[in-house]
Order: sequence, then C-alpha cells, then structure tokens
Amino acid sequence: MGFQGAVANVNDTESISKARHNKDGDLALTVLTTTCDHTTDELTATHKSYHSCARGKKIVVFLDYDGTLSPIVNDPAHAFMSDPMRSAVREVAKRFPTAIISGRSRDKVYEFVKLDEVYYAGSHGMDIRGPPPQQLNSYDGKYQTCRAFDKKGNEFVIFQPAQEFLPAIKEILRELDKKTRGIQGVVIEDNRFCGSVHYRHVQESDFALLHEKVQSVLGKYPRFHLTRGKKVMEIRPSIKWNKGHALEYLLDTLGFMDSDNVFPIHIGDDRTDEDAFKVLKSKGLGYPIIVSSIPRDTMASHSLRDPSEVLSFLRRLARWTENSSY
Ligand SMILES: O=P(O)(O)OC[C@H]1O[C@H](O[C@H]2O[C@H](CO)[C@@H](O)[C@H](O)[C@H]2O)[C@H](O)[C@@H](O)[C@@H]1O
Repeated sequence: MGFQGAVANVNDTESISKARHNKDGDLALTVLTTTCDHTTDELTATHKSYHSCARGKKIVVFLDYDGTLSPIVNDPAHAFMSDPMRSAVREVAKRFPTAIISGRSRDKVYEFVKLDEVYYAGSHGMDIRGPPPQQLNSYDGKYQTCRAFDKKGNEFVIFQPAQEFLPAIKEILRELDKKTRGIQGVVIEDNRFCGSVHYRHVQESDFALLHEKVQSVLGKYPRFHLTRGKKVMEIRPSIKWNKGHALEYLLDTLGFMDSDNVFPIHIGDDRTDEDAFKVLKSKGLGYPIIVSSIPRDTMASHSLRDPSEVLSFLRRLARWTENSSY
C-alpha cells in the first residue's frame, strides 16, 4: 500500500470518530437490513429509531455509486449496476427525491444507472444535474446555473462550480497519459472536472515511480490537488466544493436548506463520502450511512456491510410508510 502516506489527505481526520462496534469487533449494523447477525430485538429497535426520526419529515436520499450501488471490481469500466439495484433505486426515487453523487463523470454514472428519476452529481459534486426551477422553493438564484432539457423534453438545471478548470484538467490528463504510459497496469480515467489514476493493476515495485510521475505533472498545476480513494489517486481542482457541498446545494434547490423538516440519508463507502457525512453531522440532520465490511474511521453513525445490504436497505425504504410497524 505504497501510496497511503505519500498522498495528501484533505479530509479533516481530527474530528472523525470511530464507527460503532459491536461486542465481536464488527461494525454494528444500525440500519434497516435483513442480512446482519444482530438479534431480532436489536434490529427491531433500530427500525423503530429510524422510523421515529424520519416520521413527519421529508426523506431525501443521496447515494454514492462505486462500492455502494455497484461492487468494487477490477476494471472501472465494468462497474455495472445490477437490475435489482436499479429497480430498488427507481422505487426509492419514485417516493423520495434521490440523487447520486459520485467521483465519476456525470455522463458515466448516468450510463451505468440509466434512470431519469434521479438527480446526478458527477466529479465529486462539481457537475450537478438538479431539479428544475419550478421545484426550487427556497432557491434564490445564488448559484450560477443554466437550464437544459433532456431528450424527452424534461427540464433540469446544471450547476458546474469548477467550469474554469476544464481546459487545465484536460491538459493534465493528456500529460498523465503520456508520462505514465511506460508503467504497466495504470488506468487514467477522465471524470470531466477531475481525473483518476488507478493503480489496482500496477506492481507494487512501480508505485513510487508512478507517484513521482503524477506529482511531477501536478507540480505544474498548483490549482489542483491529489486525494486518494480505493487504489486510486484523484486529481481535483482546489476549490471549496465537495460531496458535502453538493448535498447542501441539492437540499437548498429542493427547498430544504434551513428546514428541520427534512431527513437526508447519505449512503457511501469512500473517503470522499465523509464530506457529506460531515455536513449531516454538523447540521444534526438525517442518517449518514457508511458502506464497509470492516471497522473504519468515519463521521457516519450507521453502517451497511456491502452493496447487497444497500439493496436490502433501499428496498425496505421504498416500502416504508409512516404507519410501518415492525
Ligand atoms: O464516488 P464514487 O462513485 O465512489 O467514485 C469513486 C471512484 O470510483 C471508481 O473507482 C473505484 O471503483 C472501481 C470499480 O469498482 C475500482 O476498480 C477502483 O479501484 C475504485 O477506486 C472510479 O473508477 C473512480 O474514477 C472514482 O473516482
């Protein structure tokens, strides 16, 4: 794991708390699921607490893509979403405003998900396709957005706070491609406003060389920085915008910015999802859920082990009504 210490960590780790553990040392599963090893009583209590928190409030659902809606796979181009997962997301989106916030480009996520019922935020939230103006209750034009229409004539709003970085990121990706060509196994992914350098298939003996090459390219672009994810280095514009800001933007445009009447749920597996968990935690709002099968430092207060448990959670959420009892 040669890069771990070498890549800058832009997350605020100081205030990150340990996820809750059960007595066996596993992450305690405190969300709706049918596949954990908790007793029926523990699960029932969890369901009740979830329901009582959400009761009378407007649920808004935020989902990460890789590792949450699709399992982590070796080839980033093949991280397909299963049909049952697609149906579950569709059912949830029919009942609650739902957005997918991903590090991928917005177009790529849409290609995988193929649902018109959800909002999309690609490039770690720097490329948002959000709700149209008629749904914008509290939204007062404070963001520079543009209106657009999909092929079916549905209106939506695009918000891209890192527009000015587009030419530079393209240059960076071209240079990275050239410079790393000699290192076997590197995959450079164009995520529009960000770029990913995947090293899942790079030999450990080449890690230092790859990191050096990435740093040498990035050294010429001081307005960009590196973050890291699962076997990936991500190049991102240094603006104050992340998944947490995207979540806030979407709540704002949906009319819930200063509302206690909202119950946002964010489900994600990655370091970048911590930014969204942090927003929920700081507002004392909603349900931050980390997807992890092992104990992790996190700002989330609930956990699911893997995408199959995310699927169970989403199915149950889609069926939930104010009158549900367990
Ligand atoms: O915010 P996310 O939707 O979780 O995107 C984060 C990165 O996900 C993808 O990479 C990860 O998943 C790949 C497919 O399972 C895996 O091969 C890779 O090792 C993981 O890092 C995506 O390819 C990246 O561009 C995203 O930034």
